[in-house]
Amino acid sequence: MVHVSVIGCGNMGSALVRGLARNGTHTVTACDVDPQALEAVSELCSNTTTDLETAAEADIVFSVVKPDITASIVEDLDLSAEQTLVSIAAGVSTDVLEARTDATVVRLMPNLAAESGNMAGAISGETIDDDVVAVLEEVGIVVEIDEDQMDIATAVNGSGPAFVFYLLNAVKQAGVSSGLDPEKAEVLAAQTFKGAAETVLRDDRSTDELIEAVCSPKGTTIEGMNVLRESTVEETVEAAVIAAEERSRELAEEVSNE
Ligand SMILES: NC(=O)C1=CN([C@@H]2O[C@H](COP(=O)(O)OP(=O)(O)OC[C@H]3O[C@@H](n4cnc5c(N)ncnc54)[C@H](OP(=O)(O)O)[C@@H]3O)[C@@H](O)[C@H]2O)C=CC1
Ligand SMILES: O=C(O)[C@@H]1CCC=N1
Repeated sequence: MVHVSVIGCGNMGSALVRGLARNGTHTVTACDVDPQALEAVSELCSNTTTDLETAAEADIVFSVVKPDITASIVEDLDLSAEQTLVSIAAGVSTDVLEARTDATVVRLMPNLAAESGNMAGAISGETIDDDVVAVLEEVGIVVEIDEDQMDIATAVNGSGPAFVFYLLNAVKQAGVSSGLDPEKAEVLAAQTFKGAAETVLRDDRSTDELIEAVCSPKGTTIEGMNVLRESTVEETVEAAVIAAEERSRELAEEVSNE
């Protein structure tokens, strides 16, 4: 059992706390300045606190606050070399963090699916302790990357859920427009995205081969695929991912200039 603290229990921090509570393997201290945010997770963790000093007592300290306040909070934590700081802030570099803490620094770009144990997480760090990986694997899949790839990972898997929600809603709305009940359309669309993602993770075939497997000769899917292939959807999705990546880079510059 590892003692973990989560500082900042907003959207991302609370998803992490909820994900860790599913197995209940670890002692989790939730810390936030907002009593309502703590109230929302109080039954899912070992203890809650508004006090940074209490949160600093954990073996692994997750900093899940906004990028612009991450550096000052990390400094205030005053962690020791025996501890690990996992920073989730988009755009806040290891150099900025290491200048403010004695702890081992790991950067993590998680996503909201940590809540259900389905996080896609990208991590980077010179020393990534087995305990850190074990804790993260309780809430999803972790992929190690170089720190200079963090901005694109932020766009792909950090921001990614928002892009998927948007696309999923477009499929749902098309179903609703053609007469499906909204709730049923949502279930059908969401389960389809979930099932398709599961297939990609489990199947050795490429996505092109999988598309071909759905397209029966002279069937329905090929008609839809023709529309997609003649459109600029692929370019638009790429532009969305690149815009998020560029913003992550800008955040890094803003933070390092502070
Ligand atoms: N949302 C997401 O899907 C993802 C977010 N991230 C990263 O996670 C971080 C948090 O984002 P998100 O959860 O969306 O933001 P939120 O604003 O939802 O959550 C941040 C929380 O931290 C609290 N907080 C502020 N100051 C302190 C403090 N001094 N001590 C303790 N808690 C504090 C805030 O309280 P108050 O509101 O009262 O200020 C708030 O409850 C960001 O760095 C972001 O880049 C990474 C991947 C995905
Ligand atoms: O939008 C953001 O800045 C954060 C980082 C990745 C997801 N949410």
